[in-house]
Amino acid sequence: MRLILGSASPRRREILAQLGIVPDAIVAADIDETPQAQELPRSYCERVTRAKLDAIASDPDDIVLCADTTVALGRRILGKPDNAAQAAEFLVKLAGRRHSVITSVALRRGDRHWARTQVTTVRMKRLSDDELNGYLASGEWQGKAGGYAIQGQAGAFIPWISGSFTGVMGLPAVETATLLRAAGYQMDVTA
Ligand SMILES: Cc1cn([C@H]2C[C@H](O)[C@@H](COP(=O)(O)OP(=O)(O)OP(=O)(O)O)O2)c(=O)[nH]c1=O
Repeated sequence: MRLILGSASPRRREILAQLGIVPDAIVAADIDETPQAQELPRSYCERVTRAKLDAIASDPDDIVLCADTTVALGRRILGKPDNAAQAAEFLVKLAGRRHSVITSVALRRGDRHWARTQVTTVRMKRLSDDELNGYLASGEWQGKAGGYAIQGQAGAFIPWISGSFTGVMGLPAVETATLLRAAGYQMDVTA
């Protein structure tokens, strides 16, 4: 049995390491992440997670783990910004309001599947022009859903969350551990 992390995200690797788990292989799932017309954020996140899982080849006894993190402002999906201008547009929308961060995790072993979706409500404070421009200049928005990373400098913009910090970072620790156990992965730490 091998554990295959189907993700290029360093955050997902770090959160697994926090749980004492080192994947035997890391493979990026290269899929089209374009939302469908009228698609709602949670359905989108779950569909994309499943598509990532389906894109990873494995042996029958291997466990494959994939995830997707989507920022939702009401019914709007804010993905990974294409450029600094789009990151600015996202941050201006998020500032001074609450939004949801949805992370879906899915596992496959043989022909069995397990999945969980974790939703966290996040409040971002109002941002001054200096804060916004400083953050854009940091480049930390790159590759992050919604254009920010709570675990980095944008932590200073987030006064309150309700949910899971690791979920916002890209892999909810509790749900992930539960799914791994369900799939028969031997966890060193018993919780
Ligand atoms: C909101 C938020 C997102 N993110 C990151 C987590 C994810 O890596 C990324 C969302 O993009 P994803 O498409 O979920 O993941 P990815 O493209 O980085 O990696 P892969 O598809 O190969 O698994 O945003 C943070 O690191 N911190 C945050 O606070």
